[in-house]
Amino acid sequence: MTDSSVPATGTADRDLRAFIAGLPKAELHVHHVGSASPRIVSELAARHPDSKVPSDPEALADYFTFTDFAHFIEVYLSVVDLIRTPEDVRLLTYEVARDMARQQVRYAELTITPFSSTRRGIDARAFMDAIEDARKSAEAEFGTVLRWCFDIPGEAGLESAEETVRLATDDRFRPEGLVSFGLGGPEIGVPRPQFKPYFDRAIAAGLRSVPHAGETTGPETVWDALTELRAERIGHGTSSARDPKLLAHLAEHRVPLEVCPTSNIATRAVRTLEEHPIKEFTRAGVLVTINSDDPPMFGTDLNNEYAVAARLLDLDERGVADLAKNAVEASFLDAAGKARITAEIDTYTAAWPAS
Ligand SMILES: Nc1ncnc2c1ncn2[C@@H]1O[C@H](CCC(=O)c2cccc(C(=O)O)c2)[C@@H](O)[C@H]1O
Ligand SMILES: [Zn+2]
Repeated sequence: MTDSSVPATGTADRDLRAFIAGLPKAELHVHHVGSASPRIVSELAARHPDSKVPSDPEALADYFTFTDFAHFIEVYLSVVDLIRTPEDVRLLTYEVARDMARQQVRYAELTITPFSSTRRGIDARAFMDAIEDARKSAEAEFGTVLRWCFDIPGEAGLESAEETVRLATDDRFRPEGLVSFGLGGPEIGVPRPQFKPYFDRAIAAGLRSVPHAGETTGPETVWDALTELRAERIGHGTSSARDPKLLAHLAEHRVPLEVCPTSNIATRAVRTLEEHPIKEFTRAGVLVTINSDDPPMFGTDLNNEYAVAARLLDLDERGVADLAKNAVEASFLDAAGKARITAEIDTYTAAWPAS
């Protein structure tokens, strides 16, 4: 785990972190298994001593330190291997929602990779029942509204694409909370165009297209996501900063980027926070949203990601509130839901004592 949380820079930082802690937020790019808390992962690891995943929280923190993106995926899959029953799925999902509620997340689109669980023997129908049960409990008990993004683990190939789009569009499986369709995993050696037929089927079924792109490959991958997969938002899009025409296109067509600053450092996609292109995005007028991606694995949480963004963009409370409103605007929540959370953000910000 790289502790890349931003060092406190004095009272201003502490005040801003206090503001962020209470600020109502929406999160659009955060992974189901990647959000499993160290407590949950340790508990699951203790049940499966054959696993490489340590059950001791200290050792787990070291285990979550990655030499490169491929290593991150290897560690990620070792945690996926721990999730073996629908009850594991339900518990993990409920706990993720509880962690979000503690950070005042009112709405989140959680990326789930059903293929990875069904191929490991979890019954698809039981899997869907587990996530839907957790979603309804979380909304009732925490007030946090969860929606699902199902993503294809691209490196697993077209077999995984077929299974993912089948589960996402077949009414016997499609969960009520499903709103979007994505593409995750390594980008190198996994060109986006091959997945066009599967995204076409998902879009035809009313799902929104939100593939990862430009995280570990160049701007051409982001162009492919836009033109071939009809992306409405881009996961990361980090390399877009290398192509002024792409930046201009994203800004002109208000295609939001799901920016995950600490993730990009932890997976070595970006060398240092100071070099992160988030400033270029805002300067080009691109709609930037702030997300945590796989928070416990990256030694961060959504509140810390807002603090990182505030430091990199030199934002005050109002600027941070604008970032939170960007995520609400870019979300697939209905208009009434967007108005409700936006109003909450404005009320909270207006009531915050001027520093
Ligand atoms: N920042 C990220 N950027 C990209 N993806 C991310 C990120 N964070 C989390 N993920 C997730 O990592 C998984 C990757 C799974 C994968 O590659 C794979 C390959 C071969 C076989 C199998 C299998 O299941 O058999 C899975 C995906 O589920 C994706 O949602
Ligand atoms: Zn991601």
